[in-house]
Amino acid sequence: MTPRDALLTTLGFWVELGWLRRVDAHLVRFMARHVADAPASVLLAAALASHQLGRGHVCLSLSRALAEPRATLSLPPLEHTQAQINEASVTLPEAFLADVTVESWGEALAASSLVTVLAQADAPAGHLPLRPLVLVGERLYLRRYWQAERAVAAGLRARMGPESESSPEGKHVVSDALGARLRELFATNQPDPHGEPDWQKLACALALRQRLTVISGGPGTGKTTTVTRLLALLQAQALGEGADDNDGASHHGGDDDKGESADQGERRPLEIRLVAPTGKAAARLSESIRGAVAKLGVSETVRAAIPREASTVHRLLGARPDSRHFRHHAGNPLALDLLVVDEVSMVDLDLMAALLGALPAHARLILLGDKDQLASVEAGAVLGDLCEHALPPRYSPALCADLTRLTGESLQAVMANSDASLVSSLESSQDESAAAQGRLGDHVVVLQKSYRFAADSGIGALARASNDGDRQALRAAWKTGFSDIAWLSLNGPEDRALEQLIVNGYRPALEAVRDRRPAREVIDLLLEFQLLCALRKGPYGVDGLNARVARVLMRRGLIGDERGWYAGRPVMVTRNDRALGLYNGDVGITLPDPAAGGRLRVFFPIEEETAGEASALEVPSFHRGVRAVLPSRLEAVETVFAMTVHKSQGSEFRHVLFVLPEGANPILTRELVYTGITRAKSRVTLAGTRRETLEGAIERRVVRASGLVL
Ligand SMILES: Nc1ncnc2c1ncn2[C@@H]1O[C@H](COP(=O)(O)OP(=O)(O)OP(=O)(O)O)[C@@H](O)[C@H]1O
Repeated sequence: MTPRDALLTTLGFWVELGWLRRVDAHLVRFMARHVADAPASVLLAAALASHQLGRGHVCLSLSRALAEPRATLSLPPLEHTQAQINEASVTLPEAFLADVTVESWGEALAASSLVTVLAQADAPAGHLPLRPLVLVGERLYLRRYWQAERAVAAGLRARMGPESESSPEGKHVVSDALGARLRELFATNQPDPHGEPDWQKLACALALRQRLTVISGGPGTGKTTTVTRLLALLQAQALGEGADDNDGASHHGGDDDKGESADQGERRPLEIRLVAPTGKAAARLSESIRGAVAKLGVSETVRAAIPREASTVHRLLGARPDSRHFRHHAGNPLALDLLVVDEVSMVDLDLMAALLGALPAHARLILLGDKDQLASVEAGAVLGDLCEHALPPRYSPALCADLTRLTGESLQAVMANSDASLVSSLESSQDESAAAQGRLGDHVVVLQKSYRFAADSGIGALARASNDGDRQALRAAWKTGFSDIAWLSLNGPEDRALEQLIVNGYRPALEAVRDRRPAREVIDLLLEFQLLCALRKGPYGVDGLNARVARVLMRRGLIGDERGWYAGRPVMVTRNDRALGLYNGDVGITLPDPAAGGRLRVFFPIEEETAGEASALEVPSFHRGVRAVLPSRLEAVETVFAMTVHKSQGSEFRHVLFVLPEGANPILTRELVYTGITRAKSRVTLAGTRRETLEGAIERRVVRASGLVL
């Protein structure tokens, strides 16, 4: 058998074992049929590059694949599969790479008619033949993802010039008067006891100066507060409140319609839109923006000009049923002046490319998120890539000077490049992107102080220790005796104490179901408690636990059935259903509908404004703030007594019970632990058979392969 035939046969085995996706093998067979002489190493590279997409990597790093060939497949720990492997005599990937080096692999790929070779990611490709694979240095892409990465880089780079590019020589981009208003708006912020500058104020100043600003911060660090104040400042400026010579509507519209509104003396508020990747995250953003707007010390006119309602990115772009393409794109751009995107860590590369493509050139873009959270389910880690070198900050001296002028904050002491350290760190760095990020760095700010989790918060301490990968700090957090965190040692998946916690957690919501309380009340009670799992499979995975929880709740008389549709069954939508207006991640609860003779319907929360209109029409209290959907119309849903941490992104719950699997697992990483813990607003219980599992997990990091360099 030729190595090529051996590989094609082996791909089939890998699919059967669940190490490779069917789609990866299909793609390679398709390529093999069309290019009869494609060697095994090229076909293997194609299979692995395709497989990486399913695991979130945008491309295949040839060197990483050679260093750890097994890590490129979805291989469970070998001790679990050794018998299977021996029995089926399955060839492992390293067998196909025995004599291969990065150079020889690259040469074989370059010689193949399946591959376009580029010296660097942004090299012009217009004249190059359309081939399914693209090799950039040692990174191999499926063409579509290379294009998406290139589009994201180009879209971001285009907004990285300061606003000053359109302002006359010598004139500050942001006037002193606007700086004064900025300082006024942040005057209520208490000075930091350790002398740290006010990063919220600095973030706001940064966003006033330029068209792209990335604000990363953990829960409660004031991202929404900061952005709301920014919107107030910009709207006040647009509406001519306190305008001076440098200010006002002349900033409107940027390059395209520069000066038009000023010439006509017209003042119009900026067209601002707020979006988040999921319906749930959009609802949370709406809620926190409303809270922050209420606290603003601004005129009623300005307050009224700040939007309170966020939508999903898909809705903004005009998702179309059965199509990957959106209504808005470069040829039909969005009509807006400023876009705020929250929870950017959940935005994948493809969606970011679509969003940037549809954004008009003059529009300001503010990206908010938590760089330390898990990245998007789909391929890409845009926020992580953008923030990779964000700490410690190293703004250019000119930027520092202007920020100090605007905010009154001194930055010298906190800048990594205030002395020779930048030069030496960049010189010693082999990573070309570190140097390239010098410019990007001017657009990124990290808020580190949490106003939700104060110094005496156990959740804060656990989150910090996890994020730092610090075992000692983790142990110290357990010993401190914080009242908001607990560790539950499990005696197995049937553990009684675990059962009791789950029953106690879901009892209020399920008793409300029994008492026929209004649907919205039940949904709100459901958000009080959530069981989270790291994995899907296995005794501590979502699938097993969901079935067990339902059994236990039925035994305790809290639900009447444990299978099919029953009153009290909480479900999560797992696929966008545009016809029903339901999106992946939306959660609803099954209840007997008094308006349908008590037949079961699934109730989903609806946004406040729509709910307001509905209550004006005197909707019976049971149906206020929700809408009912026939269970039979829901094609892709799953029970969510237990939810994976991945699916919980963008949501928060009062009490989180986070169950860890037994032993090490590549999926159990620092990012996953941090994301799980920070879903809790006031209490988190971690449960597992061994604490070492948690300690091991926080030392494992997710590094997604990508080539996003700006
Ligand atoms: N500088 C500050 N001083 C005191 N309280 C603050 C400050 N900044 C924010 N807060 C308060 O902290 C809470 C969290 O702020 P905010 O919602 O803006 O944070 P966030 O980063 O957007 O949080 P999340 O991650 O939940 O979206 C709010 O109650 C807010 O009023």
